[in-house]
Amino acid sequence: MPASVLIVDDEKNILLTLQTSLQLAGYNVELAAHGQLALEVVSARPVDVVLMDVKMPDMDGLTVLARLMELKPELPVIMMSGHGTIDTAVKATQLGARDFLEKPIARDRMLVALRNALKHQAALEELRALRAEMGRYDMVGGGPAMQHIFSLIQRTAPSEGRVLITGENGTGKELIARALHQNSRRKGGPFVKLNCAAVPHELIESELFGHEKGAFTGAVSMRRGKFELAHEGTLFLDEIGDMPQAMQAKLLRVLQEGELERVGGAETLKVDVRVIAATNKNLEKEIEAGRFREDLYYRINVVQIHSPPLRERREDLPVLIDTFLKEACARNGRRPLSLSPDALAVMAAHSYPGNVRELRNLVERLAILCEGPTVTGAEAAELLPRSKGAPPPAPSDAPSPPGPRAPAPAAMPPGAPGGFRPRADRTFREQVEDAEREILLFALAHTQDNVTEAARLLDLERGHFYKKLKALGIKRGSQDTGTPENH
Ligand SMILES: Nc1ncnc2c1ncn2[C@@H]1O[C@H](COP(=O)(O)OP(=O)(O)OP(=O)(O)O)[C@@H](O)[C@H]1O
Repeated sequence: MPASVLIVDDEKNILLTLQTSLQLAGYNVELAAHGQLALEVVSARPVDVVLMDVKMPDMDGLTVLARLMELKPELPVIMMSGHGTIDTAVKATQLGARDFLEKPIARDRMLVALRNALKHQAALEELRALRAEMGRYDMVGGGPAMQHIFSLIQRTAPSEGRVLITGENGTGKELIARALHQNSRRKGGPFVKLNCAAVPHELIESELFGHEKGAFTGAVSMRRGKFELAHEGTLFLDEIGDMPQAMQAKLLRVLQEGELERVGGAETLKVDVRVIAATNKNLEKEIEAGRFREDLYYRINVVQIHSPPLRERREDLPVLIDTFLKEACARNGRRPLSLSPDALAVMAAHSYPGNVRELRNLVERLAILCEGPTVTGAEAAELLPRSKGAPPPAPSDAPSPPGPRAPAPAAMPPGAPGGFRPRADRTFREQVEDAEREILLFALAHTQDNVTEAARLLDLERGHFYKKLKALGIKRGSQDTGTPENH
């Protein structure tokens, strides 16, 4: 089907000239003589690309462009201007224009700009389709618990119902949220995530609802919040139990009315977002303790999906290990490894407090360090973290090969803090905090202030790491903007 181009210009002869050129080049062309009409056309039917003049009476092209980007953030728009200053071009690009053409329009240049915009769009769509396809196969596990989860996903995804996913850290709550999105009618729209525990309290409102330029110190430009970014898609609110109470009230209003204002803004924006929330806390207990609003709980908890800890669904271990092992071998350029029955037995006996995430990391270590082609029980035992006080495991398939030995998962690099000197002037609690602060600062310094890496080094959840930073009053380097998603 030919691509459709919407041309927006108040000069009739330009509309007609461009229409003829584009029709001859094989495009379907629609015309709009002013911005309002352009907005109506784009809202009413699919348009592949917009070609729009900057200078128009009533609503100028840049204003229309900003509105279009709110309506359809990925719509390619090419701006045209006879009074093309660098300033206008820069502004148009900042607002989301894909290209800028100077009038009088050179036909070949215009056709190249259109082709590029459409090519870019096709690549985005291909990526999205690929992600959707992959999303379907992201989760594995054939035991009754997983079967129940799959069935809930299948039944819930196509609806608009809000979902609350509960379960310990690392049990796959985010994967469930992604699967719900991928199997919903919103799958072509964005999936946006916010970890409520990872954002400092004073920044969470701006993260969720965005802010206007100058709304507070440091708000140097307008920024859209996660709700706006998730328009026509899904917003995944991870660790919702950690959301500050003042924000719980504001969130409730958006969920009830589908409307919000950016921080410092007067305009009310309508958003069409499906919210999926997750928590590792018992929200009913949080309500009893007065830390979580009951009315919000009922709003987010239309359908509940519980993701049980791995120790309660050991039947999934073989298929998870097999999947992770294949992936890890491919990622590390190794021939596929297999697991001896003893190695499987050793791994099945472990309790996995870090759940599937821990299992995945462990399998990655096996894929990197074991000599293969079959992982022995001794190798698996050597790489498993030992629980406190437990005797070293003694797997039966000795002798152990002379292969490389793994460092402990959270082994600190050389130079890590370690020396303890008791101080009479500090309480026990303060000395524990001093030690924690020293460890966190060391991990940050060692990873060039990269929170994800630092948290990994300490084998801590990133959200937990952020909480610790805050509790210990640690201010990070210049990149600490409170937007942990970027790290
Ligand atoms: N059923 C599964 N199949 C394949 N991989 C899984 C499964 N469950 C979890 N994982 C993997 O385990 C890791 C942790 O999963 P995920 O981040 O979804 O857990 P979570 O419960 O959201 O964790 P947290 O509460 O810490 O944010 C990811 O690497 C994920 O791909």
